[in-house]
Amino acid sequence: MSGRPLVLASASPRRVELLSQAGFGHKVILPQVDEAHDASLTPEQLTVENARRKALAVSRTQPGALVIGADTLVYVDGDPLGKPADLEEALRMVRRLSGRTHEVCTGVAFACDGAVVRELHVITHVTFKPLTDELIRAYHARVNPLDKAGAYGIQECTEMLLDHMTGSFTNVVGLPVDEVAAALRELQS
Ligand SMILES: Cc1cn([C@H]2C[C@H](O)[C@@H](COP(=O)(O)OP(=O)(O)OP(=O)(O)O)O2)c(=O)[nH]c1=O
Repeated sequence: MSGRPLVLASASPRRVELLSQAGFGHKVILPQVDEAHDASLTPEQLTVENARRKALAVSRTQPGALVIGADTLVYVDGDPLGKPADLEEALRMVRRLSGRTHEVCTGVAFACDGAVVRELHVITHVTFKPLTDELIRAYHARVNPLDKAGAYGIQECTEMLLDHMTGSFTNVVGLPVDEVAAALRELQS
């Protein structure tokens, strides 16, 4: 698979930036897919399924390219939290994360010529400080929650929310860079 052009199937500016920073030049094509929301699936199953859909949709239009799709979800009490529909839902989401530990799972799929050639997922444990509604509203006045799973961005105004974190930081932001880089080196060797 060496020498294949790399395509990121994503509208997420964070993913574009992370892949570029890791030194992988790529083209970006937005995936047009219906995402699965089946809460009976495990975090791994649901995020990898959505990553697959994104990678495959773009791969079909990009013969010869290696296409990466990814999906990030926040999990609390077994419930997947995607992107909130509005600020009220955003407030409810972050309220559920206050003063406790939740999981962030990113699934990644690599596709070539309309077939999945590799999948992976990474889970990070994130613990928030106890947060008042006032603080959450102040956070949402500074950080747009509507384009982020779980209604927060760990990369912005981190000190307002974060107590501590175990695992990959870039995984929370949308792409587990170390694991993706290792897979890409293997796939392209
Ligand atoms: C938890 C968390 C998520 N996010 C973002 C990463 C993803 O962009 C988004 C999760 O939604 P996704 O559906 O995974 O991605 P997306 O819709 O932004 O982009 P695409 O499907 O086209 O690839 O939330 C952060 O930026 N910071 C965080 O701390």
